[in-house]
Amino acid sequence: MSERQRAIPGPGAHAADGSVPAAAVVVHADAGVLAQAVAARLIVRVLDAQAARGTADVVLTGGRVAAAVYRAVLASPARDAVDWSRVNLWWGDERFLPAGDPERNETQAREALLDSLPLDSARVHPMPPPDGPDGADPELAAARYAAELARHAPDGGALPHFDLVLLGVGEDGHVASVFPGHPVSAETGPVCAVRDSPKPPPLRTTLTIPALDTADEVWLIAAGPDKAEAVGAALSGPALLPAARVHGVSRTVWLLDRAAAAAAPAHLVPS
Ligand SMILES: O=C1O[C@H](COP(=O)(O)O)[C@@H](O)[C@H](O)[C@H]1O
Repeated sequence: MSERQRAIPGPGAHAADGSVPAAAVVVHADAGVLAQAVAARLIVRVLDAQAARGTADVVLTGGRVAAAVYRAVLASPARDAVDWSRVNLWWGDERFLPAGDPERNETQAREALLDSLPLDSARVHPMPPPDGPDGADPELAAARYAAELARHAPDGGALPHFDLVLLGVGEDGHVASVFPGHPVSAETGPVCAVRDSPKPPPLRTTLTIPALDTADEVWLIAAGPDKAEAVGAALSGPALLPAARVHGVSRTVWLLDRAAAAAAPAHLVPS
């Protein structure tokens, strides 16, 4: 498994002391290798978080590359090293569709991985669907999720301690359901409804950039030539795209295949 890595200054600042956290860029040969490498990292990250805190809180993402990562976790023998009953799972965003809809990020994650793991169902926290307790009102669903997050937050805070946020990157540079130029990109959250999403379906719920930024580590994962322009723009700065604005407190890592890295600044992508 070959890997190329470069550390760069983060394209935006968010640390309390005003410092700019370093981001790393890791480029793998193709989407298959990328998925396996991210799966391996994910297992190790969960093990490390459990060793440090007893539990691990992971924020899942949706989309094609995420599904490939989830399948790779399932296929990895190392997955049995994890005590999955002590993993708390959250979602960074959700397509506001009925429970079980194949387009829901929750459904995709469950089918690719979660249904095959010995998870504690009380620790799995999907975003509410429109056929849930609040009906077809995404603002109420977002408020319910915010309350659920706050219930698991330390010290009366708004959010749990997120060890890791996984993010896909859209062709337009969106992350979770934070779309460039959409009012959601200015929300301070922690959770909000998205109406008129430029990508179907039009109704969604999402964690905001400030909420995602509370995570210890943020990994942005992208594969394929369709992502090259957005990845290149996000890594070139200024930090206008949502993908460029999100940072982990300790670590931000861009995990790419070579096609997605094609327009990244050359000094970040060694040959
Ligand atoms: O709609 C969404 O799309 C993005 C990116 O998905 P991909 O298929 O282009 O990898 C995903 O990160 C987000 O969670 C999802 O709601």
